[in-house]
Amino acid sequence: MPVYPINLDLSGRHCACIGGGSVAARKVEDLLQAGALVTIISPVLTSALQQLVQAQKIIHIAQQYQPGVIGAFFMVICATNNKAVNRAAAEEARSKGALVNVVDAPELCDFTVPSKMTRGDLLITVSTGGKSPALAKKLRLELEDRYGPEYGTYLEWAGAIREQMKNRLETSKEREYFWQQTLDDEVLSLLRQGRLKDAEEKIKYAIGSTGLKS
Ligand SMILES: C[C@@]1(CC(=O)O)C2=NC(=C\c3[nH]c(c(CCC(=O)O)c3CC(=O)O)Cc3[nH]c(c(CC(=O)O)c3CCC(=O)O)/C=C3\N/C(=C\2)[C@@H](CCC(=O)O)[C@]3(C)CC(=O)O)/[C@H]1CCC(=O)O
Ligand SMILES: NC(=O)c1ccc[n+]([C@@H]2O[C@H](COP(=O)([O-])OP(=O)(O)OC[C@H]3O[C@@H](n4cnc5c(N)ncnc54)[C@H](O)[C@@H]3O)[C@@H](O)[C@H]2O)c1
Repeated sequence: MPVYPINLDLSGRHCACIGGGSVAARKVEDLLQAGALVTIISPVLTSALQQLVQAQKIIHIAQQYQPGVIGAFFMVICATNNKAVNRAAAEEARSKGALVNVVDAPELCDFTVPSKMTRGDLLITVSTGGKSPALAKKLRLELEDRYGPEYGTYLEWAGAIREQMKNRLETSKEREYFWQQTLDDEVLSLLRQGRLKDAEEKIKYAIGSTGLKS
């Protein structure tokens, strides 16, 4: 079944994770990065998760999953090492309206988690439809080599300039021409070499010459 890819803003959303092992720790780290308020239900936690509890970054309900323990959550990740428990928790969570991920049963997931890399606001994700998470990881490592920190820097600049250019250039043709001038490999290559001033000059030149055309 083809899936619908989205980027969820989880800030202020209550999310739960059932189980506190290494897979749970990876998922919880990403939930926190997306601004979620995380509750974890598990008798035992990894040391990384224990540290998050001590730092009051997550809430810990120190018990095994039991029917009725899942409250109203926007999202629930079932990540114990017990298939029957994951299945029961998933069923309860879904019946209470949560989006559900089950780490050992792709067929029971409302959503799966892709492999990801970021460069500032640039986010590149890889999914294999659950067929090979190891391949997703391999591709992610290749992408990390291919797309360096210069893309984050470029994006910062592009975001700021784009706002300016929306006001300065009236037609979409002019804006299109401008981005053809600036979004080129030369600027990215200058940024990669750490030649920020030269890259800035090139962009300033493009802004100036595009402005003259308007
Ligand atoms: C991408 C990543 C994101 C993340 O978890 O953050 C992620 N798995 C990662 C790694 C990884 N997972 C596994 C291995 C061992 C090698 C292998 O088995 O292939 C490795 C590699 C490693 O650890 O080196 C084992 C595994 N994974 C699943 C099962 C159950 C099953 O298949 O039935 C089993 C068998 C467990 C067992 O045998 O007991 C299921 C899922 N794993 C997914 C995501 C979803 C599908 C994503 C997609 O479409 O590809 C899905 C469906 C559900 C979900 O978890 O959302 C993360 C990469 C992080 C990175 O980039 O480094
Ligand atoms: N989706 C993925 O990316 C992925 C990757 C590797 C493994 N897996 C699967 O995920 C499962 C979990 O892997 P792990 O390495 O985190 O396991 P783990 O053994 O490190 O941790 C299991 C956790 O579940 C908790 N737990 C056990 N029974 C529970 C219960 N009844 N209620 C609440 N918590 C309970 C334990 O206390 C422990 O914290 C594995 O069984 C494997 O099938 C998924």
